[in-house]
Amino acid sequence: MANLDSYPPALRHRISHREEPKLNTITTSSHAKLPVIDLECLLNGEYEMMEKLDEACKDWGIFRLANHGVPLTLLSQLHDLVKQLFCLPFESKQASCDGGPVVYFWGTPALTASGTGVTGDPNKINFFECFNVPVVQLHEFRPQLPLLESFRVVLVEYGKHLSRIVTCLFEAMVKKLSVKDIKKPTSAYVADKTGFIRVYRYPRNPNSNNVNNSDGNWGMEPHTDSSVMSILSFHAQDSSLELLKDHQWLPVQSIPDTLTVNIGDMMQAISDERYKSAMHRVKMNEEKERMSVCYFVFPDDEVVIENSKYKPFTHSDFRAQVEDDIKTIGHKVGLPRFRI
Ligand SMILES: O=C(O)CCC(=O)C(=O)O
Ligand SMILES: [Fe+2]
Repeated sequence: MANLDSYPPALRHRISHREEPKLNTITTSSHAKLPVIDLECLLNGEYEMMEKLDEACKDWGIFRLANHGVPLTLLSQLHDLVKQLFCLPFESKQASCDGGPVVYFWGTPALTASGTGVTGDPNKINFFECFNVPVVQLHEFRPQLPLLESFRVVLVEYGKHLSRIVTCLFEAMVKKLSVKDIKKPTSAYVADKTGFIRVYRYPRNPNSNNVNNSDGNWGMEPHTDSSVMSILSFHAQDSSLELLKDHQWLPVQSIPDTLTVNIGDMMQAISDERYKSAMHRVKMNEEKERMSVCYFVFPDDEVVIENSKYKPFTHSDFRAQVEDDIKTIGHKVGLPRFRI
């Protein structure tokens, strides 16, 4: 691989040195046939689409979003910049985030509120590097490199679209849910100030089939997201993301011009468990490195989530519990910690 120096040293030993990718051997027939939700139809209040959204959240916890209104030029600009950004030398990426608020990290998906990586078992490494970007603080990001300045500008734009999308989706979900404990306005549950974007690169790993299960190493280990919802953008034809459905792991392939929406733990609780947070993971990819962009949104810290299944809790209680579990027992327990 030409750009080995661009990866964090901790990930380099697993990275391929071969230049030639193998032929694509993906069997498309086994891909998850995710429901497709049309955002425009939801905005028009179309009954069938509301029903379809409700079913998707109950049965799948993950769906594709079409007609989302994010300009395709913005998406392709974002992915081009992400690619260029990750190719920078590792040290430049570290230095570029020195003053915050963007955090560059790798090896673990869990970050403390102040932005340090939380690791449990040091032998289990997640094979990715990531920029963690709190959207509302982007104006404080003052990068020296023009490439990063372009990245910042594009993320501000992308963040506005994603904030609009999560608001529309949440409102459509709540209409179907009619849960009596959803007492606050939408902006309290999908709070702009909690929105952040994670930009990932997963190295290519030629031996991935041998290592995934045997030593517990993943692109990203199996997990549910702690968010209300998470919205992913990644390249079509990429099937490293897998979803656990009916006790089976199914590859989730992106399709062009759509986004992929995940229901998170907070939504599972807010919906009184009518909706399920989707268990998913990212396999290491034998053929090529992978990049993805994920937007997460949470309830405001002071919003108490009340329902019939869990003790009342706030997202900050939840986050603190997850952090504690990762430090003490090596992994996130999540919602079961709060079950009545
Ligand atoms: O990179 C991906 O496709 C998935 C990332 C993910 O699951 C996460 O950030 O929680
Ligand atoms: Fe996730």
